[in-house]
Amino acid sequence: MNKTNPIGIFDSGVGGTSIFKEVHRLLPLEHIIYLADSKNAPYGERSAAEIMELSHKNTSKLVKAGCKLIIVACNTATTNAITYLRKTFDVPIIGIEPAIKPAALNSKNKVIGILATKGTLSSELFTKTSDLFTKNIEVIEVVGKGLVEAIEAGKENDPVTLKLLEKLLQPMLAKEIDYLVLGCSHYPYLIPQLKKLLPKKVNIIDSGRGVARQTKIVLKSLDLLNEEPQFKKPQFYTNKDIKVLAHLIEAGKNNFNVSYLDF
Ligand SMILES: N[C@H](CCC(=O)O)C(=O)O
Repeated sequence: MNKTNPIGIFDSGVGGTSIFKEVHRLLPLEHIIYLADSKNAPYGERSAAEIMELSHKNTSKLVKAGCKLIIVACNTATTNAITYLRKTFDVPIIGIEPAIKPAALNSKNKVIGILATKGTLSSELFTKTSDLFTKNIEVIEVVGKGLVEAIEAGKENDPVTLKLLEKLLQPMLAKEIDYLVLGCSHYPYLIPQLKKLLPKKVNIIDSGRGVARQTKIVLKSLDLLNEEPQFKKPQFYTNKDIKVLAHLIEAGKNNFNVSYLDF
């Protein structure tokens, strides 16, 4: 494998672009190929077998494109399929999981909230991690049903989305959480709306920076970190609508390539 080969990132749709941004910020010399499987979103309502099959399809595409490392920028795909992917593909694979550990360690109230998909919250991997770090912590888990669809449709500011968000936060507000963990890579696109609905003392955390840091560590350890000037623009492929994706990454302003691909 060559240092100049690309990093491959996939998500069930546009949400993983929140992870892409952190990786691109930390590793600007790396060429990145991003797959948005928006046609099959949301993954969070699918069975573990379906999530594995879709994750296999995406990883396979990126491996065939010569990617030197794959980032599963989807909590649902990571918690349901990463063990299988690592067994199946001979390429380093980095996943994303809800940042429960820092929230549990820093919570003063000892009450934290986790907003994630049904697929993530019901996975074995999530339950294991959560049990490990939340011994003396009350965890309020809420399935963000409908939020991925809203972001995929570019409706973050729609009154229906805001009402839904308000309803989903109710159980967490009632228990006075002081940390809200965003356990889905789509949700960082709702941070401005969440800030308006939550008291100031509530810290909102996601896993984007951690994934970027981990990517750098792994590439360095394998001597695969690119140090040459990079002239290739990040390439995004979607199998649905390019508009929302292009808007979220400000494609025009950033000079990123966004194309339609049937995958
Ligand atoms: N971005 C995915 C969304 C899952 C879905 O499509 O439901 C995640 O992090 O979980």
